[in-house]
This record gives sequence, C-alpha cells and structure tokens, in this order.
Amino acid sequence: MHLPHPQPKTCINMQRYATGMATPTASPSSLTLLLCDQSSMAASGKKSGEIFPSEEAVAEALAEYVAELSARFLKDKQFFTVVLSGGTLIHTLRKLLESPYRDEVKWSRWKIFWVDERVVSLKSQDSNYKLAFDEFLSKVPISQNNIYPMMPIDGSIPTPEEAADRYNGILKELVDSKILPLSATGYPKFDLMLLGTGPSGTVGSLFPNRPQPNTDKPWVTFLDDAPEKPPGRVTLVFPVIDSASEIALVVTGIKFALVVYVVMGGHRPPGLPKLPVERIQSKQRSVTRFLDQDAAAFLLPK
Ligand SMILES: O=C1O[C@H](COP(=O)(O)O)[C@@H](O)[C@H](O)[C@H]1O
Repeated sequence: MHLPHPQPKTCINMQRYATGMATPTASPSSLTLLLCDQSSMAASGKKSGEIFPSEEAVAEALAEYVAELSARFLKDKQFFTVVLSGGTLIHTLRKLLESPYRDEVKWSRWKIFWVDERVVSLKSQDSNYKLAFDEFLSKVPISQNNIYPMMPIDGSIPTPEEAADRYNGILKELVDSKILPLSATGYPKFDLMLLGTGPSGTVGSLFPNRPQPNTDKPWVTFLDDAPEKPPGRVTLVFPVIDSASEIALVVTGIKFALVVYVVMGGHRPPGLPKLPVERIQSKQRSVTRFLDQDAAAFLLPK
C-alpha cells in the first residue's frame, strides 16, 4: 500500500466531515482540505475543524462537546445516556474532571453504559469498566445505580454468551421502563456513543474479519476468539451503535494514522473489506470526529 509521507508542519481543516457533508467513501480529491500553519493553530489554542494540533487540544474540545450535549439533552429528558468505550478514549475524557465542567455538568442525571467489555472480572486490569471507573467515574458524582457495567458487579465471570444475554436483559428492562427509547428500527437509542478505534479499524469489540460486525440481533453479542487479548468479548451490535443520537469518534496517536487515512476516504488496499469503524457514518446524524495531528498524519491534500 502506497501512502504519502506525513508532513508534521501542516494541519488540515476538514470542516465538511464535522458537519457530516462528506462521507467516508468520498475520494480525497472531492474533499475540501484547507491547509493551515501548525504554529498559528497551536498559538491560537483553538480547535480548527476536527483535526486538533495536539491530544491535549482534543481532550479540551471533547470536554466542551460532551458538556454541551449533556446540557442540551437534559433540557428535555430526565437522563443523559452515555456509552463509553475502553482504550485511550478514557484518558482523553480527563478535562471533564476539571473546571468548569466538574461543577457545571449535572452528573447525577447521567447514565453510563459500555459499547464493549472484555470478559474478565471487573477488578481485572483488562476491564474496560475498571479503566473508566478508576480514571473517570470514581472522580465525578455519578451514583453507582446509574452505572451499568457489562460484567456482573459481584465479581463473577460468566461465559461471553451469558454476559451478552445478561446485558441484553438489562437493556430490555431499561427500554420497558422507558428510560431508554427505541429507535425507529427497534434498537435502544442512547444519547451519546463515545467511540475509539483500534489500529485495525475495530469499533467496540466489532473486529474486521469476524461475523459480529454483520450481526443485528440480539442487541448485545459476544465473541470468544477476539484477535486481540483477552479473547472473550461482549459488544453492542452495529445497529445499536448506529441508533445513537450522537456519535463521537475520538482518535489520537500516530498508530492510528493508517486507519484514519482509509476511513477518511484515502486509497484503500485492493480487497480490503469495509472496516467496522467506516460503518458508523449515518444519514440520520453526523459523526463528530476528534482527531489529533498524529492520527491525521496521512491526510494530506492531493
Ligand atoms: O480493546 C479495545 O480497544 C478499543 C480501542 O482502544 P484504543 O486503546 O486503541 O483506543 C476500544 O475502543 C475498545 O473499547 C476496547 O475494548
């Protein structure tokens, strides 16, 4: 696969993606790429489109975005339902723990879910819940009653299939009690889905070259042969992810540059099937992308 060399001195404003006007399958030549000078962007400290000069700037913009959504959704409904991923995303949420967000956000009205989990004890270093709890949830006043881990809180470790059944049941109860609405296509509709991706284009635990990305029921599925450790995973199916009112895709770091390039419409190796992360664009709502310059290193104008 031939890729352009990164040019660290340039940055790119791809506002069209932020507004959902472009699709991931558009060719680079059809996109509006505005080059700007990295030093002026860094000096202004402001976000420019969706590619930010640093991971720190991504974290700041993400906090502003999430806090604004929380306020907007809570004007009309009792709870703000947020679905977390694991991985680097959790660290990037850190600015929400600082002023002004820490005091302004109505944390007691958040309900927290996960897009995926590793089938391990909640105390394991591999647990997405533990990561989120230690780094984020334990530092804000969200009641434990409003946190819905994908693994049992009693520390038991079910099989991946049992864990998926259990979470399906939890989501069903929340739908039945009208806390989670159903989308027009019959899937639970969360307010905000916070996604990362792996270098291979995963979303949650929907891995390329596995059947789960094409599964549409039940709402939560599982695998016991994930290509990355640990092998047991529970994950929301794609239509549940796609039904969320808002989706943020947060990608920082050079190891994601290739997958970002492909997702944003760059040249793709012949025969490469559509990656799970490429499927989250929807006509119903935009995907808000938060990329740092490292993740966007291959996105160069033609
Ligand atoms: O295993 C997982 O990895 C992905 C990506 O994590 P990152 O460290 O590359 O950002 C994460 O989104 C997912 O929730 C997690 O289970």
